[in-house]
Amino acid sequence: MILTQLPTEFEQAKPIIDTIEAAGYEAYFVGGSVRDTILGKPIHDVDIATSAFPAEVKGLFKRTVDTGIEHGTVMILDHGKGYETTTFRTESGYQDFRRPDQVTFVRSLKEDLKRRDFTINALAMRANGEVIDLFDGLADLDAQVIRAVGVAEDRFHEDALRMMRAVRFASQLRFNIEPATQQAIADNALLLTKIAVERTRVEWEKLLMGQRPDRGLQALVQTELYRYMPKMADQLPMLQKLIVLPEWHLDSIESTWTLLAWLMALPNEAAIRQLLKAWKTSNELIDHVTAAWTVMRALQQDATLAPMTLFTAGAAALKTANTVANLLGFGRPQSELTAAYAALPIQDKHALAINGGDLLKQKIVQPGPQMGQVLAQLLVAVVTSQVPNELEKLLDFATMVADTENN
Ligand SMILES: Nc1ccn([C@@H]2O[C@H](COP(=O)(O)OP(=O)(O)OP(=O)(O)O)[C@@H](O)[C@H]2O)c(=O)n1
Ligand SMILES: [Mg+2]
Repeated sequence: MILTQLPTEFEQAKPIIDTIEAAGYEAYFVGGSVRDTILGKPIHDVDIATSAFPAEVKGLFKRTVDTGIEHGTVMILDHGKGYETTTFRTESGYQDFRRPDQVTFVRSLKEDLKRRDFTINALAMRANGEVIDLFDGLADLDAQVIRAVGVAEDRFHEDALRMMRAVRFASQLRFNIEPATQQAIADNALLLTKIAVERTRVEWEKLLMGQRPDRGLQALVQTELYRYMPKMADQLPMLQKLIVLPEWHLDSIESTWTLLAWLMALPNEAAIRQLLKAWKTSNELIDHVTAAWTVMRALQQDATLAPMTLFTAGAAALKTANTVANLLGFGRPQSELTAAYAALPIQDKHALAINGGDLLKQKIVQPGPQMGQVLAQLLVAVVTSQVPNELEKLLDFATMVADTENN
């Protein structure tokens, strides 16, 4: 197969391959960019594999960065872009199921491709668009099948993350996992516990944001791989709810985790925090998801959202909550929430027309713990439109509040 009309990403990278070939080495485009181009999907990064050893690659280009030199990866910098270029290699050892004990550089493309995860990812392409297909990846792309290269179990022992990648690709590409490959996942699922949570999380998020999450989730359930993901061992009911959810698609990590937290029927915000901590997500994500979850509870219970609910959540978490609620059948038109939020007297606590300094100056409140309490009450009073957001009115209100508290 020769691909004509390559995406511009390849056209731009061509001179790199040409330079390496002119020096007498082989160089190919490999990995996801080749797969996705054949599928007619947009590509993000272009990876190059070469018979040149790292030192040889570095000798050919002015600007390179050693991004993963011990695995043979050098980044070549060219017209403002970086190209990961990796020497053909074989690996051996894998005592920890995630990294080879030893990487050996080789000069043969075939040796390199045969240690890759799936046939659809083991395609190589010359700069002229000619596809090299040594493991029947083209047939599997055509049949929409995810099949391990060679013996599936061996591939998963080399890197147990590949089991997650299989279910992720099932969702992203709407492919089926070939039976022997799927069986090997079922047989080796426990090995997922050897993999860093962060790596598993990336695949899990990609699965959930894929075209057909139900496909990936089905495979996850059938192989029982989910049992070895953080806090998921007893989540079969949640997974089943997701599988039968009619045609859904989420495109943000925030809404994905909010949906999960919701379907897990967690009792409170603390439980959500625990879940997300176990998955090692960022604190920002934790705050966003807990806020969105709280809004979802309100959406489920109340006809209109209280001003403080809107205010506390903020625009972003409101949108997340409503997106997920809509998926589950109890959301509102997004415009309704946006309008309600925009109608709040203030959207940010810094917009409050009074601060601690004002209260001290007027001797309404002494320095100390009472300050925070009074300011909190002022904020609620403004957000709920009890008091206009004007200094004079707020000072009067603060005096009243402080008096009641002191008596
Ligand atoms: N655990 C892994 C990870 C990667 N690869 C190989 O390295 C290539 C590039 O890896 P990566 O960029 O992580 O995945 P892609 O397949 O390119 O998918 P994506 O589109 O998500 O980048 C893969 O195609 C595959 O050939 C592998 O064999 N085993
Ligand atoms: Mg890639």
